[in-house]
Amino acid sequence: MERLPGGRRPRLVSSLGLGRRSWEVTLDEERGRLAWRDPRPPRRAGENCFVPISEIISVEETELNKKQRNIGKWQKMTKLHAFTVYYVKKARNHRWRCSDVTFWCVDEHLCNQWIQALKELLEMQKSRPKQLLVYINPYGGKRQGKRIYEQKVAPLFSLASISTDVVITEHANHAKDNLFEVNIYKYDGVVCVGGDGMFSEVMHGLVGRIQKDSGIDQNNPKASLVQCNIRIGIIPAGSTDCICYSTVGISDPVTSALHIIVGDCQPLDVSSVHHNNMFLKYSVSLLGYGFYGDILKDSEKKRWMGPMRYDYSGFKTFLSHHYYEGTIAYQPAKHTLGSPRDKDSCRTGCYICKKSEQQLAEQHKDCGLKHEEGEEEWKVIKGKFLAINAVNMSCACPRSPKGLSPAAHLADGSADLILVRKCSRFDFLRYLVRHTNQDDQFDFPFVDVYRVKSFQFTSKLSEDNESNVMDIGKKRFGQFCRDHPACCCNIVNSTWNCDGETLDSSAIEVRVHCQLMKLFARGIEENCKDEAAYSQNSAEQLL
Ligand SMILES: Nc1ncnc2c1ncn2[C@@H]1O[C@H](COP(=O)(O)OP(=O)(O)OP(=O)(O)O)[C@@H](O)[C@H]1O
Ligand SMILES: CCCCCCCCCCCCC/C=C/[C@@H](O)[C@H](CO)NC(C)=O
Ligand SMILES: [Ca+2]
Repeated sequence: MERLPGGRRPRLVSSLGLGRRSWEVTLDEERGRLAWRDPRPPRRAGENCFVPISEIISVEETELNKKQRNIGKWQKMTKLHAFTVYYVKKARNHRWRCSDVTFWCVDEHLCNQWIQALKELLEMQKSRPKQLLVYINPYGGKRQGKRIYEQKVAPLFSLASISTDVVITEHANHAKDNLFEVNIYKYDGVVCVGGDGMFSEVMHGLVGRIQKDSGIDQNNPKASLVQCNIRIGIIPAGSTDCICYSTVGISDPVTSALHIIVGDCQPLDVSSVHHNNMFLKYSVSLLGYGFYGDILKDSEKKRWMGPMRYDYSGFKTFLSHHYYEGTIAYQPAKHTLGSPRDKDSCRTGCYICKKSEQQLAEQHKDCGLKHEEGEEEWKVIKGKFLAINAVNMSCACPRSPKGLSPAAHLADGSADLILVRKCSRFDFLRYLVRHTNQDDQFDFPFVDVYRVKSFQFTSKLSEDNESNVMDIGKKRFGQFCRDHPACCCNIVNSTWNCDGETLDSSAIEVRVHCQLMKLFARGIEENCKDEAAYSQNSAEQLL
């Protein structure tokens, strides 16, 4: 379509057949949408429909089948030309489906004009991936990864003309190691089919590779890491699928495939975890010590149980009611606008995350003037904890639809540090139950939550036995030990659950890297009334 005088974007308007009737179909580039409306008087007309061009998956010339051809007596004599538009149909609870509508006309030239105009507009959607590298963990979750990909995802990728290189992993770390070897730069994105653990592996491969190629030493806890612009797509096929659920709003392979196809982009905060100047892991969802660390440790022995292992180990861990003594030092996240007790959650286009993005861009501009983190204020807390959870995002998942910290942000450069102090079993149960209902899980005297940009933890046991985490920690923690010499603490350490992987060290140093990576997602969309307007009146209902 050519530009109109005055730079206005053109409209293509035609009367096209849809089912048995003629509809007024408009391709409105200005408003970025394809719309079709029944031109009959309002009382007799069907409802109007529209699809944003950004949510059209593909357009194809179509041969009308026998049923579709039986659309009117006179048309039987004439050759009909048709095209089908495949588009995203939004259903309830953030679920997306691929729907289609077929338009016909007798004029071959008009039909081709429509196909060409739509294809040109799709070509202009520059954020859409053309080539993807896919890793499938055949053993994640209920071991359905390969079937899910082949039956639900691959046909959609092919419909959208996305070419793929597929690797079915043969062992743990296969995907991660592979990402250090292949030419990642020829891909528009990497897709992982599996759970949080599989995502973590792919993220480590990709983020690690970018640091290596940029000459960044990951072992330096103070290093400014280089942002990874190759997006990761998650096709959920794991046990918890918390990262997918927290960034899309549902754990559903078809929905995730469609977010990849339309080229969504959601930046994500990533925490680096170090011990004694040695890089341990990155975390994007949960870093949990105590309750969640113990669940993970126990559940790893029961992998054969599949996703049920978390319920079994969760119940066992709850009954054991272990608490752990240690010291936490954290730097509050003063740069962010939000607080963990906010009523509003992070949603698509979140202004708090946008603000952090602007701050990050400014920091990159004048990196020389950046504040030294060591100079900023540290707060220290010592105590006996049932759980210490640091979350970079809400950690919503099917088990806990609002998550461990409902107001946490995906891309604000901070984590919510949740400290659950020693309390009775009954109180801890009340706390856990609030993860599953609308009540405020932070409204307990034994629960504290802080928005932080970095923190350190050392257990009482390692304070006593090991050399300390780092010099700054040595001074701070040492001071507390002298102040409170003897206390009756639990004598064993827990382990850290880092996005579903156990860490070897209990003494850790954690730093949040604002928007270090990007996902094929758009955050959780607000449930808006408009949503139903174009989704529920899909053309097939009218045929
Ligand atoms: N072929 C393989 N054989 C064994 N382990 C694998 C293989 N491929 C990947 N893995 C490892 O399996 C671990 C768990 O996988 P994944 O996250 O997909 O499933 P899950 O643990 O059931 O789900 P979730 O992490 O959501 O709880 C990952 O950490 C990954 O490193
Ligand atoms: C008696 C009612 C108890 C209900 C407790 C519900 C709380 C569930 C919250 C789960 C949040 C999980 C956060 C995500 C962690 C993942 O990184 C990890 C790997 O998939 N999963 C687990 C379970 O550690
Ligand atoms: Ca965050």
